[in-house]
Amino acid sequence: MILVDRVQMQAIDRYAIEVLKVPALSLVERASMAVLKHINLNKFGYFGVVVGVGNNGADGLALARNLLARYKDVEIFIIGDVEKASPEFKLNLESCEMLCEEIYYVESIEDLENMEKRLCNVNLIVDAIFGTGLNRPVTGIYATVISIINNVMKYKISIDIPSGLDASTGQDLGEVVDADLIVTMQLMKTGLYEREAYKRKCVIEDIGIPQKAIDSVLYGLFN
Ligand SMILES: NC(=O)C1=CN([C@@H]2O[C@H](COP(=O)(O)OP(=O)(O)OC[C@H]3O[C@@H](n4cnc5c(N)ncnc54)[C@H](OP(=O)(O)O)[C@@H]3O)[C@@H](O)[C@H]2O)[C@H](O)CC1
Ligand SMILES: [K+]
Repeated sequence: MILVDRVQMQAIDRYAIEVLKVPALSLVERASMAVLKHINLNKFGYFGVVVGVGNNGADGLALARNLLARYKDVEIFIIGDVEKASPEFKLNLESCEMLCEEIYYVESIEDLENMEKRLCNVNLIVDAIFGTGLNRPVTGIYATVISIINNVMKYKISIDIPSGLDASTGQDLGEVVDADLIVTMQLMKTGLYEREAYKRKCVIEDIGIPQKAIDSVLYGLFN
């Protein structure tokens, strides 16, 4: 099994998009469908999707859009400055705004209380706060959001990496989402593999990153 750290995964993502011209939006869409296939839509019908403003969040919004497309009940909680968000995030947010009335920006104590109350009523929580971009300890409102997610005791799916976990070292960078299932994209991350508690909850899904990107970054081929 190929293992990559977060820097290698980001380099592979970048090579696929910038050199091999794979549209980032298609990778995000493939990531969302990779998570959707692991959701029993006969069993789960009411979702809380908690997103950061990076491409992990973009994956989460694309998943929310695909759930809304199937008339599932979805509440979206956005943490972070949307102005900083990627184009893929913004495009998926625009569509979610056309499909969903329950989009909440989590900034204040009241917003956190509202999120906690609402998450008590969903039956599945999607963690799309941080993925391979987590690069420092989780503090402030992000730490509070993660502890709320853990405290409401719902079935939780983490996209790519449980938010709060260092994808390279497996170190907890503060609060970490206690996921029931982790759907990691394309390749197993060292930080997941080295922690048995995470490894056994992990599934790896192909999202269309060309093998040429992997071979180029990991083995210096084609450079
Ligand atoms: N890259 C691709 O084409 C694809 C990526 N996929 C998914 O995207 C994530 C990686 O996305 P990225 O935008 O690089 O980063 P994250 O979404 O993981 O994190 C968002 C930003 O959060 C900031 N950050 C980092 N640590 C902290 C922290 N402790 N507290 C607050 N904010 C933090 C950081 O930005 P800064 O500017 O603040 O440094 C991050 O950029 C990957 O995991 C996949 O889920 C697609 O799946 C495939 C295509
Ligand atoms: K995540």
